[in-house]
Amino acid sequence: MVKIAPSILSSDFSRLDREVVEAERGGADWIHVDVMDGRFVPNITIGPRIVESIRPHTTLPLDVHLMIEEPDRYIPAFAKSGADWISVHQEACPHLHRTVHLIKEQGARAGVVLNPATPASVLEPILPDLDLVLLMTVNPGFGGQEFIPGVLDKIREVRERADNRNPDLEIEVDGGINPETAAQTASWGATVLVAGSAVFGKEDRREAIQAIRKGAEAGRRASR
Ligand SMILES: O=C(CO)[C@@H](O)[C@H](O)COP(=O)(O)O
Ligand SMILES: [Fe+2]
Repeated sequence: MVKIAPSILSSDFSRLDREVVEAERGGADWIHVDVMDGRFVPNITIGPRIVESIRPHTTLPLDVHLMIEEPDRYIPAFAKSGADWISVHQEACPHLHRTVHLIKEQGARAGVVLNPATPASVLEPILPDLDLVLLMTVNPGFGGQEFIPGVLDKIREVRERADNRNPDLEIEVDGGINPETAAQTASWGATVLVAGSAVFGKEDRREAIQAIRKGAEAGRRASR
């Protein structure tokens, strides 16, 4: 089954605890947390202290997407704050193997994120070490942007590269996911779908999550 990970970036930060509870009650599988430093991306969001505050309000896995320079400096703090999954951008990691193993040593599952313009081939040496690959379907930094369809081929390429070497790899997509793009990305092999505005921008979160799930399931059935 495809997993839905609502991104709290589009939620109401003044009532984060209730937003997370509503997402869980609405049928979310993971909670996606976007960490931005104003350097790797133009926006600034949240730090480990906030992850720690969310942690007691949900039993769902916390999926932390680090859009920051020098992530090694902060990985231990995010792991300690309760992150279950920690993903770093390939573009921000000159020593990617070391960074991935640092995440694992800290007890979290490790993901690598690729910007839309970064090819899947950069994953080749590290693929067997990964728990997750996150493919950005927008340029990172903001919620509510339009899905970039050119990334669809990359989902299939990662799936094919992982088939022999890491068949349990999760392939996550992030940016511009709605019921239609959920169907497209799931049909190409995505297993985790992040959705910010398509969940927290809607009045009824349960209905919003169900609509994305319905799209994803239709996509899975039509799988390419
Ligand atoms: O990492 C990011 C943005 O950089 C995302 O996780 C956004 O939060 C997705 O928002 P929507 O495109 O779904 O509104
Ligand atoms: Fe994200």
